[in-house]
Amino acid sequence: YMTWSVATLNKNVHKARQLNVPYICVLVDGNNMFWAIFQPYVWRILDRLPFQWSSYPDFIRYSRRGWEYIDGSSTHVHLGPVWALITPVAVYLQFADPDAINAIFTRRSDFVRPTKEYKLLEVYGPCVSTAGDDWARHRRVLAAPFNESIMEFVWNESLRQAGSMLRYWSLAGESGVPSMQRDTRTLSLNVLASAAFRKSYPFHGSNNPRIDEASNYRDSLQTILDNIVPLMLIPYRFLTSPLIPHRWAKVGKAAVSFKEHMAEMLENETKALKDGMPGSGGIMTAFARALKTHSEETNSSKPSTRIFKKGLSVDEIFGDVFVINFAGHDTTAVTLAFTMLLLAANPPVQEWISEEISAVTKDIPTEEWDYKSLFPALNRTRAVLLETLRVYPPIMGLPKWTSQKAQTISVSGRTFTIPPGVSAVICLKAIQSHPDYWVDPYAWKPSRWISQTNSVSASSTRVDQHHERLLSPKSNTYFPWSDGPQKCPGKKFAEVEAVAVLACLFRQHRIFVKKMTNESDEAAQRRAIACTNNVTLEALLKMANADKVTLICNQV
Ligand code: HEM
Repeated sequence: YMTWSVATLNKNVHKARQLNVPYICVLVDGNNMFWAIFQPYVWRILDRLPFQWSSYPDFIRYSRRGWEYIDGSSTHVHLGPVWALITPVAVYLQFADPDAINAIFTRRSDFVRPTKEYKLLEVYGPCVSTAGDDWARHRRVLAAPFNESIMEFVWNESLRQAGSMLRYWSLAGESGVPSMQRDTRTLSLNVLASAAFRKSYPFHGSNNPRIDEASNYRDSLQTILDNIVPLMLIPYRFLTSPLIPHRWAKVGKAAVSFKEHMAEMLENETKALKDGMPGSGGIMTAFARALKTHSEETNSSKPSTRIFKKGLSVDEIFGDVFVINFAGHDTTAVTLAFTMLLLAANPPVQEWISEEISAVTKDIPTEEWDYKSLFPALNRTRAVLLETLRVYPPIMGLPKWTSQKAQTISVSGRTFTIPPGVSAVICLKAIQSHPDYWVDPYAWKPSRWISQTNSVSASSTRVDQHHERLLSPKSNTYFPWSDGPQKCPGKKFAEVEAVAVLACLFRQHRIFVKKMTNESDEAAQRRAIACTNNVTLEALLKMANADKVTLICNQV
């Protein structure tokens, strides 16, 4: 294995030298399954030694999963807008140049998604992430339900869920919220599950989760997402065998039950459409329409080559429904969790958004908050989300590759010809924290997103809605939701949800870090910030120990 590694590493170094870019070598590829499992233990030991990550040799530093977060933009500042990370398996060109990134996003058929790396997402069937050449057919159907009608539903449902979470947090009193991270996950899952067919689910706080793995669509989905890694590795039908230990059998049962719930919902929606009714208007309605088109095509006498050109099959619908849930759940939940700790550590920012929320919502009761007029006016609140995603993007790098043909690309005036089969990684975290494009790039400062059209400064607490605008960052320097044709279809969904939750929470309440014995306010806030910087990269960037910091929620 070592001989093979050294030989292939050498071959890849040769490839990178021809490209004439700076490079860094590591001895194990990040996608190596064995290393992916063992490296957290190795780093747990190395972290106890009195050395910083930055003081290790390159081949150790860059083999840490999630190195992108600790590194930020420093390797790009040091080596330039493009450099190569070389492993025995591949050459990964790392891009943090606005024009090059824009070119990679827009030239979708030149720089393609490595669908093999996404194969694990096919828990229920072929899906948008693995569709390759057939991606546009999936995307057309999948993007259809993300319209303004569903956004209004998401707004109302998020307010409802946030109201329940707030009551639960307030009741916790001075003993603090048992698990803020679990609660933000529950909230985000409830909103997502309810959007499938516009059915609300009750919010249960973390000390009383009341999950019945298979009883309904929402609970089976939660069990699946909580056990997603084994479900991606082992087909769920193997987990239902009588010989499987009880803990795993429960997961298998939830996976089967989730499929049954999807089938039932799809059937109900299809029947409603057949009867000339509009259906629930949720995400599933769009899929029922796609199934109808698909069955009409498959039943038609058209040549078989045209059969799968439109609509989606039942398995593809199940595959895509699963991907929407997988892609939409933790991304929003982890972002909300980071936001809560950052706000708790920054009381002046809580005051700043609260001023805006009061000015915009006046004395209208929360149940009557109108999506169309209020959401666009909550600029400071949205700035908090945008800034959290700038510093803590859940997805730090987007992999693309050159597939069968060589591609040319221009980076800061130099033209590179990238051979076939080379990976081109869009470094979101690096470009979003690059000092050439962001002032004080590592600081979390939501006010940087607000521009004033009069003389009042952005940090002023005076809200003059007519003079505050959300600032657009320098072009092609901010992509937490990706960009180009394959950008996230759930961007507005996540924005509406997060803004509704923050507005509901901070209108009359504030959150604080629960202090330890003899700890000062400042020390407690520093502890919360340290917690947001102690991250792990599983599928997404997450806090390693979010629940080590307890939050207290008080009405003001
Ligand atoms: C803060 C929240 C979110 C972030 C940061 C985020 C980020 C992203 C990114 C970076 C991608 C591109 C992935 C790639 O090309 O490999 C993506 C794709 C996707 N996202 Fe999101 N997302 C968020 C919320 C959501 C929500 C709420 C939903 C659905 C309700 C959703 C559904 C999807 C889907 C279905 C795709 C695949 C699109 C395709 O392949 O055409 N996302 N997201």
